[in-house]
Amino acid sequence: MTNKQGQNRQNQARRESKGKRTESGRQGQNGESRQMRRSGGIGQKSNNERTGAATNGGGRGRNGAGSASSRRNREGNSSQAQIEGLPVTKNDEVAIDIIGMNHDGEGVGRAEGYTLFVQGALPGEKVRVKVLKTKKQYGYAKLLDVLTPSPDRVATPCPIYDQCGGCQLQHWSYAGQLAWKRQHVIDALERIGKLHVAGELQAGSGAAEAAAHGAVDAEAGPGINVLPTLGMAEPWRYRNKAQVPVGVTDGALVGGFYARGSHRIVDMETCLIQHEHNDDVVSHVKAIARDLGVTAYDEETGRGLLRHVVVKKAFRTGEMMLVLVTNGRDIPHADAWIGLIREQIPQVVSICQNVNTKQTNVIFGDETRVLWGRDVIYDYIGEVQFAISARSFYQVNPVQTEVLYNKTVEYAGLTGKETVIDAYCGIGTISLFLAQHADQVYGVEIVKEAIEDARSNAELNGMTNVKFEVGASEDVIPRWKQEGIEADVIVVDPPRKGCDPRLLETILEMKPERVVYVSCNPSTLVRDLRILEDGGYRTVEVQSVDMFPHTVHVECCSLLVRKD
Ligand SMILES: C[S@@+](CC[C@H](N)C(=O)[O-])C[C@H]1O[C@@H](n2cnc3c(N)ncnc32)[C@H](O)[C@@H]1O
Repeated sequence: MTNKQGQNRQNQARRESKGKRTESGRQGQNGESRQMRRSGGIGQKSNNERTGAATNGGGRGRNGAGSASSRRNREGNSSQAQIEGLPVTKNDEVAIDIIGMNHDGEGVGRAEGYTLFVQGALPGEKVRVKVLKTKKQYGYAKLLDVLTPSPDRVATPCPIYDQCGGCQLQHWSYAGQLAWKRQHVIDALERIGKLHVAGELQAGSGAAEAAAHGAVDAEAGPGINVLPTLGMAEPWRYRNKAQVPVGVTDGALVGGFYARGSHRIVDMETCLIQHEHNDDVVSHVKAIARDLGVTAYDEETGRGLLRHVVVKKAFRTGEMMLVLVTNGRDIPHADAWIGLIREQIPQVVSICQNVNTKQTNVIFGDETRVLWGRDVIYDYIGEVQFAISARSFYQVNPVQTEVLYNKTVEYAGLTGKETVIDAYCGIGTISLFLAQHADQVYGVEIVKEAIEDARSNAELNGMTNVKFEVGASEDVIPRWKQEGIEADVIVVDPPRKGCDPRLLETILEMKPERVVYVSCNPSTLVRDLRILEDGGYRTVEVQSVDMFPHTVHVECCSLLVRKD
């Protein structure tokens, strides 16, 4: 792909993202997924295309919301003017070779040099497609037949994969997905960052350690070691949280996901990337609601009680929380409801109600109360314990979160004597991980509630060597510098838009030994790596971690060391 084509794709992604319903709109104000918060911060609306977990699925909208408008975009409209000189026009049927995959998980094909994006097509395949929409530089086409299938094409186990949109890559073998995620990072490093990637070095080869300790020529540099993506041994049933919209379809209460391109809720009994217990609880709650005659919220009229069923499962402790999001405070037959839930689902230790009476697609309202049991459930990532409330953010794939954080700690190279800054710290999960191995950790985060959670989790774990401050990293860290705080290591984990330039400047001025950059957006990651490289750092290693199997989301952890 040429630079121009790469640029076109980025422009395309930007244009599409503008049409998408915001993740914060779907997920509530308190940052319900790591990836969502990357789209602009907890509680902040953003137009950024975002990655990550949706209501019940893993991708841009188990509720279909994220994918709906982009699909509408792809479907084109009948009034589309003919663009002169293109080799294809709308409704043409052509056979094309698929030569790659874009970051939306669409196969990238060429019809006489003209780029067509085809959902469901895999690299290496020959497919027959129908052109849906054409633009000057590229168009969209619908997959009609796979003429030559990729050896990596697999049968999709999920019966609603085609309708749902939460996952984008189930038709690709897991090994194929992981290899693509690594290649995606390499492409970004080379094409956008203009950075030199080393040849094939394997994980555990010691290359990172050797490079970090100067065992290679610092000027010429050995090239960045891009490790194979760390995937899951069992890449199913990995989500610990379900957020299921409830509504009325054909007169009956249903809960599931939004059908593609519409606001019609399709009932769903199981989601293969969701923990089974979350599926069970949602099913029970729907059945109880139907038995008790509870009304479902109607988006059009703003009437009806039950809006969302949110379920959280602590993988380590087994504890579960149920949150009923209701359009009003009064719940008819509340005692019967609570009694039935307790009787039928004994793992639930907390039943909460969140009241949201606004006609909005934001899931949570401002008022949350406990209906029965505790106000939090407890879980662990590694050795660190977390209290999870109805609204607090918690990573949705706890198994891979531990993998990512362990990598972050490894890259930080801590001996117990270091001062570490954790920028964009959220509820301080990485800070608390680092604090186990450092002398002092400072965390900064823009959302006040997240810092409150961070402080109480530090207390819960008896950690006294970590301080948290509310504010923008680009404001607070320069002030810390002026106050004389010197960091040996700076960890950044910014939203999708990447680091603020003022923060990057401050990092270059503070000159920490190491910078560890955790990112969910390879494009902004490599843009920032380029700036840090130009300012005196060398990117030693990049490790992608598959936080959301079967979706297009790519998460990375990168180690940079000072060239001098
Ligand atoms: C990708 S999340 C990282 C969260 C955390 N490190 C974790 O692993 O859970 C990015 C965080 O940056 C916060 N944020 C966004 N802009 C910020 C800024 N300018 N300064 C500080 N925090 C910011 C968001 O609210 C969000 O919590």
